[in-house]
Amino acid sequence: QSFPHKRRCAFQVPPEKLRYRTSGNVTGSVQLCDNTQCCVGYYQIIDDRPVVDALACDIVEKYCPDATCNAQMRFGGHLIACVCNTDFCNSNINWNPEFEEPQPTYSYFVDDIMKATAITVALLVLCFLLIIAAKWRCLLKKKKVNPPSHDDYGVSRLCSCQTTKTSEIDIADIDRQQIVGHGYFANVWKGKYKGSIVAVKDFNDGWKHTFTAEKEVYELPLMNHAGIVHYLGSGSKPGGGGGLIVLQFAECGTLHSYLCKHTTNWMLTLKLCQSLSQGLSYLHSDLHEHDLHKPSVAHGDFSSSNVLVRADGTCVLCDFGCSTILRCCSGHRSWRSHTTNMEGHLRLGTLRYMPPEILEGSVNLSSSRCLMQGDIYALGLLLWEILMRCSDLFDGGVAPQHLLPYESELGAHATRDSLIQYVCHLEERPSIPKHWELLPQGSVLQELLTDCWDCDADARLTAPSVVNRLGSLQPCYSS
Ligand SMILES: Nc1ncnc2c1ncn2[C@@H]1O[C@H](COP(=O)(O)OP(=O)(O)OP(=O)(O)O)[C@@H](O)[C@H]1O
Repeated sequence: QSFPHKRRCAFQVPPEKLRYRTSGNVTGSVQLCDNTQCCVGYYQIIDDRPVVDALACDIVEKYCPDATCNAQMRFGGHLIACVCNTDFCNSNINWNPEFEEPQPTYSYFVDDIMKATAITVALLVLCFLLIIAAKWRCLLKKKKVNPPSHDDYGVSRLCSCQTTKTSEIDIADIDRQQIVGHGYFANVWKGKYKGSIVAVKDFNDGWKHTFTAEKEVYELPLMNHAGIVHYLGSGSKPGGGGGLIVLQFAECGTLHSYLCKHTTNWMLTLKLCQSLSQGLSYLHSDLHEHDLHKPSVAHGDFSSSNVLVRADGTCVLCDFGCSTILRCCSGHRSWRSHTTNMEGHLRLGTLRYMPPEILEGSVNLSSSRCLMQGDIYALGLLLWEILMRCSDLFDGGVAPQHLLPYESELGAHATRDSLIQYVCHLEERPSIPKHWELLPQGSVLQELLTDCWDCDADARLTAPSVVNRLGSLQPCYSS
């Protein structure tokens, strides 16, 4: 986007907020904005007066209709922010001590969500048309070619828009025993199916689209992998509401509940971390094997509640209701969109695990790359959760109790505003114990975490490189 003239904003940021330098050329206390007409100001409230915390061009173009900088956002009572659209307008904030409303974060977000929803709808329609067209082509081909031959259409290749096969299960064959989990969309039962102990995910009525979206991921070709929960099939419920997904039963429950109950030694810690990152790496991979194609998938809601632990101490990924499939349909690249919730909003994952760029709403959610980078940020938080329960990494072998990321700093119910302030503005991350620097493999771990949760999404590691780094760690721990 080009602007008639470049916006000039007052510039004053503490050294640790380097990323504001990237939003334009800085000369002394003036910044010439590269991509925006909006200046932003952050002020701390000290003794009831606003004191400059950071002034700069906004990092991304936002809606900034005001000529003067009116306090709009308030984070945790101490920090206020404003955006405005005239030169140097951010150097003074209009602030009324009575001001209370933290709405603009919400309105920016809603604005972004509305844009993203419009894009999503357009993509959905496009994808739908492409799928119909491709299916017709496949059907016509099948009719023409009998028996299948190596023809011009694809050398008896699986049509890349299709899943391997649908594994329809007769729900009468499932013997449910007890409920083991209540999710937002489904209740999960422990049960028996054809002699095996299984988990039965029973989607509540009204969530058929979430059921379909998740089933679609499980039924992609080549989805069988040790790091992804094994899918046995799915069934329809009488009346057409919801549906059932039958999965391998993970004996130790979610990673979150496992870490609440257990500390681990170094060997087990490494096993959890490696299997976790191998699972994500596989999910992200785009694979062609024989005639099959597994497209890349971004998880979209990667958290310790969406990872299960098996009896052998390995992690498996589950809950793909928020996932995005990046795939090729008849030569066209297309993305399956996020599922939407009841209000028609995008389902964007768990707040606490959202990367800064998604919290702030500053990225294009239809970009698969950005969704994968979001998964890596969350992977960093998950690795931190696992490492913080490793008794070999703490004095006297006593690891602290399990805490969710940012739980000690922002509490058990961190709000979007508090996360935006802490994660995006203050650029804070879960604290890594200082003494790890002195441990034999401590600095590698420290670097691994910081390279996963980097503020700059492009600077984050990829999942295969996380696997490699973990692979270079010694399996035996010596302090
Ligand atoms: N394969 C499994 N083996 C054992 N327990 C499972 C299994 N799958 C799910 N669970 C349990 O059921 C809970 C809910 O499952 P899941 O996260 O898939 O449901 P959901 O409705 O999509 O949840 P969310 O609210 O996180 O979106 C999990 O937290 C876990 O305790």
